[in-house]
Amino acid sequence: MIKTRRSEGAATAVEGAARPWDARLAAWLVRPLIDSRVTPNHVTTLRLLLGLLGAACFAHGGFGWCNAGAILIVLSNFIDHGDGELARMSGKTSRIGHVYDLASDAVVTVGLFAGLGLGVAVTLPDRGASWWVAPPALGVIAGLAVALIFYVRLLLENRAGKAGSRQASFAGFETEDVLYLLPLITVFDATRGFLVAAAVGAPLFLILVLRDYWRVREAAPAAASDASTGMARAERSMANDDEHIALAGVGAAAFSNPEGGVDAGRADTGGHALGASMAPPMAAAEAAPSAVPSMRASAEVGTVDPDRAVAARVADFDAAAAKARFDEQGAFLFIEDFLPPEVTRGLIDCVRAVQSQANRNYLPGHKQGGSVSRHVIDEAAPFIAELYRSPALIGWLERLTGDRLLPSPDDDPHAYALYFYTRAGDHIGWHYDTSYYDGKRYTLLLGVIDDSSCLLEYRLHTRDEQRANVSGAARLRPGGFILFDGDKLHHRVTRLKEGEERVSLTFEYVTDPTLRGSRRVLSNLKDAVAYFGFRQVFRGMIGRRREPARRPDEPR
Ligand SMILES: O=C(O)CCC(=O)C(=O)O
Ligand SMILES: [Fe+2]
Repeated sequence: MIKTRRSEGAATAVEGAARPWDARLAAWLVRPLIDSRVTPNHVTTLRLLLGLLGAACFAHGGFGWCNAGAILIVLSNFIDHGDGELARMSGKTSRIGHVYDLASDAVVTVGLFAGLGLGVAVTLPDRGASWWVAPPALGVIAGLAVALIFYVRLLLENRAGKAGSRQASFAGFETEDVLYLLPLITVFDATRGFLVAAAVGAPLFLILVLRDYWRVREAAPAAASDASTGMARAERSMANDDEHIALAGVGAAAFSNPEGGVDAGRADTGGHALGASMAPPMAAAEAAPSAVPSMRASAEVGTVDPDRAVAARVADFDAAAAKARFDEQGAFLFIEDFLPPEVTRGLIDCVRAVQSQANRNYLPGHKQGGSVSRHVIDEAAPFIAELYRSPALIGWLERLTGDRLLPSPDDDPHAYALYFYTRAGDHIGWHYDTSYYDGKRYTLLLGVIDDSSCLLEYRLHTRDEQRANVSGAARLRPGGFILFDGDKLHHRVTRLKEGEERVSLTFEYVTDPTLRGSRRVLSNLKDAVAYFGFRQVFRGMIGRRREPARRPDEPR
């Protein structure tokens, strides 16, 4: 149960009288297992199986089955305390275990109520067609509401600490303990009344919990205390950037590979990633004015026209050479220093404006980090949207790719997004930026903040049988530019180390914005689970009329 696993991190705070009675009893029972081969995940699995068995008994319906189900559910709930207690005492805590525990809670809870509904339906004396639907529907409503209550309380705790999610507790009894009364309900054959009461009561209780959550959100934005350090880092990051520009100015080579080349030698072929980066030949001219770390970013941003700034910048590059390199590298190009410094400073301001709204997620074995979707950006950082639609930028990308590019549709949360690497271990594993659209999907990554040792590692030509794979790595510094065909570039970002920070901006452009039914569902699910959370993704879907993709220079 969530309440117990929560105590893993704050065991001492909850020790003693405030600890629920069943948690203390479970702790006493699992103590002999501390040095055994039994892990907390084994205990969670037992809880899950017993819970599902209990739910199945309820679904079968009938007096005897329901009583058996009640006993199994009580047992399952009690054992659910065991995993957390065992993890706490044996030090075998893990994030996967925590996620598994939460998922089991949700599955058993929804399963229990759905089973209860089904059982009521099959045993009703007069079974008209609607009765087959109504009780199971009540069950699902109650189950989902209870699962959501658990989840919101967890969010509350993440934001406000344990005190924030303090729940009704009397002499060590907590709200969840209602489920221990289940055998009483089945013994008195009161499952129907209980089902109706739960379907009405649980959603009402959910509203109360949500109200608490909104209150806490208003009072203490999650990253408020991080914001100031983030700001300091951002300034430092810009200082590094300026230093870097100044250095590049001295070299002033047409193509240089000072960072991207570091690891490029780790090619699958043993070869080199053929000058994966590009620097403009005129870096020296730009170096002097930009080499002053700016503390005036906010005042400045209002006056920066990203389109004009980019238009001026791209004129510095040899477009034909850049296009040739993009093609030679199988639709991939890294330009170490691309954005005009005033645009980068504008982006850093945007990061500050939205960082408290970053949705953090953790996909075991694949990804850990924070993200902010285009919907939040539209509200709080429109400068990014302006840059995304800059005709000069799109024109430059079209020149490189040779394709006519369109912005992603308005309801695509990934059209432009920020990725936050702010805690040790933040990373993303090997993947493609798969296109769910009918046409191609190009990803443009722009560096915003980089006080990190993270590398964007990539493999070229993995989907081209005619060519040997080539591996490389790029350090995406503030103002850096990486453009690639999402379906072609295999890439990952290495783990952030303690005390580091990295924020990147992604722009997605498509050649055909048609997104068919099931792929839309898949794309939204992926964005919700792996990036922005359901709230950001579905807020965008609900709040927005779907408009056809339009080029910025086209009339509305
Ligand atoms: O942060 C980056 O540089 C790239 C992240 C990435 O590849 C992704 O999230 O798909
Ligand atoms: Fe990616």
